[in-house]
Parts: sequence; structure tokens; C-alpha cells
Amino acid sequence: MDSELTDQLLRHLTAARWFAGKGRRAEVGSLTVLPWLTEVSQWPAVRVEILRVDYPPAEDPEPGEEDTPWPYELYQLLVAYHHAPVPGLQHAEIGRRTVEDLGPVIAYDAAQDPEACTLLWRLLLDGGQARGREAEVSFQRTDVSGLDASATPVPFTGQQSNTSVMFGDVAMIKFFRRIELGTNLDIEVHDALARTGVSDVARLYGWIRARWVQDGAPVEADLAMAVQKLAAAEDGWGLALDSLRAGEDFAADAAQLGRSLAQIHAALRRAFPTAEVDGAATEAIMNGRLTVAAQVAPVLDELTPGLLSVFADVGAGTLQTQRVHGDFHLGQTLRTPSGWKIIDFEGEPAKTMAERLAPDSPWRDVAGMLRSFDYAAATVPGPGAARWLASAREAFLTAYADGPLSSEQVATLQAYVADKAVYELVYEVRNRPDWVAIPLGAIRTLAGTPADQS
Ligand SMILES: Nc1ncnc2c1ncn2[C@@H]1O[C@H](COP(=O)(O)OP(=O)(O)O)[C@@H](O)[C@H]1O
Ligand SMILES: O=P(O)(O)O[C@H]1O[C@H](CO)[C@@H](O[C@H]2O[C@H](CO)[C@@H](O)[C@H](O)[C@H]2O)[C@H](O)[C@H]1O
Repeated sequence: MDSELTDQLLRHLTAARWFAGKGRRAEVGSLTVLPWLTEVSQWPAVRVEILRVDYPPAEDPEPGEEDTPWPYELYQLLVAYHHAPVPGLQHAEIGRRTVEDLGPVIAYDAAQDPEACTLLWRLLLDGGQARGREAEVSFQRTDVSGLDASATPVPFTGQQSNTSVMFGDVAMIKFFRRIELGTNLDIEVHDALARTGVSDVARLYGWIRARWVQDGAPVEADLAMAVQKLAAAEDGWGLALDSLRAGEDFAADAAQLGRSLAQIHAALRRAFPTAEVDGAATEAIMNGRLTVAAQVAPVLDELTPGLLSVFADVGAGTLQTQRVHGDFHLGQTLRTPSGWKIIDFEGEPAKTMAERLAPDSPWRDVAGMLRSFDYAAATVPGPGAARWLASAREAFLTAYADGPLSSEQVATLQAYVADKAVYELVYEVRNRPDWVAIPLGAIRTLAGTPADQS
């Protein structure tokens, strides 16, 4: 690859919101071009290019470690090539280059290009396929009968880690940016839940799957998923903050969220394997995560004894595990006229695929939502915040468990709440240092070391 193209790709990548490697030294490892999705001489010419980004070590390797492979990530570039500048699309320009088959062209981010998006939407509705010598892109669909092929594409402009495009009031295609080999968890869970008939998630319309050769070996990955666009959807985090600011109670919504989560958990138990795990193993995992977290947030050192005793409560018994949401918080919920819908079943972004695939305790999701209520109350402090929090917690828990929790359940839940707060502390140290006090305050309380006593 010539250095001009490498520079162009790096510039585009590092400026993109979805690039996860910000602040790290990154190099372009390779660019794998997937087959054209458009016919010969059709404009724009659209294809997916998989960019491998390598992260060289910050320091020279120790003797003997010179051959250690660099960590890397794969990113999806969705490219629409035009032969002339497109008015209104300047913000989406990736760069100018000469491409075999096309000649001199301008590369744009196809997700911002209405013509390219319409083409992708139609390929999905038709179940299209593009085949090359060593690569293939296929559009898989579920029941798409009656969906409007001419729905207008509008890129989603809110905060997100991937890139979504809305198609009228009909559908949303989420193009995954950081590509993970294998089946995408969000697609897998939406597909499985649809089969169980659960209505607390958006309907799955289809997905885009690719196969190519990476480092000499055949690999496959999901590039995008298409789901029902939830009409008049209001984000749960925003609604919670609004209710706090208005001095209102959130109990009714919290109870509905609890019931939705219980239904989804029941459906996930039917659709995926379950297991019984030794509590001691879970305790050891939580302890291990704490040790790693303390390297990022040394304030955890003084809180470790208290946290270990909270984790010890899961050590005595056994835990029922199953497929869970994995990163359940208010930002993953949307209130619609037909009830709450849960989105984004990909688990915590910092976990490995194997960790996110493994059955886990449903208390992890319950704990996630309790932590989210705590975040909301801390974000809008005021005289009513403590009461708002207590009532939301109570309503959510009672609705989830369909009654009061036993003392063992409370102890297990506390361990998961503490584990989640430790994860959040690391997340905030890395991403939002101004928010560190929120999980840290919770950890201090759980560890029995409130700030004024430490
Ligand atoms: N099915 C849907 N219908 C309408 N809006 C949605 C739908 N799914 C997600 N959204 C909107 O897109 C936002 C980002 O979705 P999310 O799945 O969290 O993206 P990402 O994983 O890229 O961060 C959500 O906060 C919500 O506002
Ligand atoms: O939605 P993501 O999968 O990207 O989740 C990550 O980012 C979340 C923040 O956007 C983070 O959530 C934390 O902050 C929320 C408020 O912004 C709060 O409601 C959550 O309870 C809290 O955990 C999440 O932990 C992280 O994985």
C-alpha cells in the first residue's frame, strides 16, 4: 500500500468518533477490499474495505519478545466512490485516489451518502450477494415483506460507537465499525429472542455477513444489522434525568423496566445454554478484576478489604448462569408507545468475546440498572434525588423478582453491584475523569468506607 493511501486512511480513522484506539500509536496493517456491491460502471461504486490497525508497543520490546505479535483491531470502512465531488457530502469525504476498475475517484463514507445507503437497503431487502475470488458479502433477511424499499436514509447523529442509518420510519441499519470475527452478539440475541416471540426488543430484519482471507486463513464476520426503527422512541437515560429535574417519581417506568428484563432473561434461558457455576470461581473472577482495576485506579487499594468481603458473599454457594445483556443501563433502553425496548446486546466493550459469550448471572444486568439509577441521581443532585433513587430501585427490583428478594439474593446482587462499580471506575478514569466520583462514591459505601471516614 502506498504511503499516501496509508496517511489518508489513518487521518480518516483517527478523526472518526468510532475509532477505539484514540491516544494509542496506530499503524495501518493491511486493507482488505471486499467485492463490489454495485454493477460495473454503476455510480457511486460501493464496497466494504476492512482496515487492519496495528498497535506497536510504546517501548522497545525486551530481548526475546521481539516476535510477539502486535495487538490489532479490524475496522469496517464503508466506501462510496464518486467520479466527481458530491455537493453536500464534503464532511463525509475520506480522500481522493485512483482505484483499479474506476480510475481517479473521490472516496466518501457510504453511510453518509443517501444513494449508497439506498443501494444497501435494497440489497438487504432482496437478499443480495457479492462474490469475489477470495471474499464474499451476503445480505441475510428475515421477514421483510411490506417494508418500503424507497424509505429515505438519514444518518443517526446521536452518540454511538458504531454508525446507524435510519430508513424513514421503517428500519435502522447499524453498521459495525470495529469488526469482531464470528457472529455478532447483538444479531445473535435479536435473532434468538425473535424466535421466542419476546416483544421487548426491536424486530430483526436482517444482517450483512462477510467472508474473506485474513493472514492466509478464511475468516467471517458480521458487518451490519437491520432492525425495526422504533417509533417515537425516547432514551431511558434522558427520561430518568428529566424525571429527576422535574421532581417526579420514576417508579412506574422502573417497574416496567424490571418486568421487561425478567421477560428477556426468561427468553434467553430458553434460547441459550444455562449452567450452574461454583460461587467460589465467580468470587475469584471478581477479586481478579479488582486487582487489575486497582492498577488503573490505585484509590481501590484502600477499599480492597471491604470489597473482598462483599465479593465473599457469592463464594459460599452456587450461581445459576445464562446468556445475559451484559451491559444493561438506562442508555440501553428506549421507551416507546408499545412499552420499553432493550437494545445493544453486545456486553461490556472492554470484555473479550469469550467473556461476553460465556453464561453469566442475571444479577449482572439487575446490578447494571441499579448502578444506572445511581448515576442518574448523582447527575441531577438535589433534595429529591435520594427519594427518587430509593423508589426507582425498589420498584425495579420488586417487579423484576415478582416480590421481595431473599437475603442470599440481596448479598449476591450487592457483589454484582460492587463488581459493576469497579468496572465503571476504570471506565470513568479512562473516558470521563469528571465522573469518577460517581462509581467511587458507590464503591466507598459498599466497602464500608464512606469518604469522610477514610
Ligand atoms: N431500533 C431502534 N430504533 C430507533 N432508534 C434506535 C434503535 N436502536 C438504537 N436506536 C438509537 O441509536 C442509539 C445508539 O444505539 P446503540 O445500539 O447503543 O449504538 P452503538 O452500539 O453504536 O453505541 C440509541 O441510543 C438510540 O437512540
Ligand atoms: O453504552 P456502552 O456499551 O458504550 O457502555 C459504556 O458506556 C456507558 C456510558 O455511555 C457506561 O455507562 C455508565 O454511564 C452511564 C451514564 O452515562 C450510566 O447510566 C451507567 O450506569 C454507567 O455504567 C457503560 O458502563 C460502558 O460500558
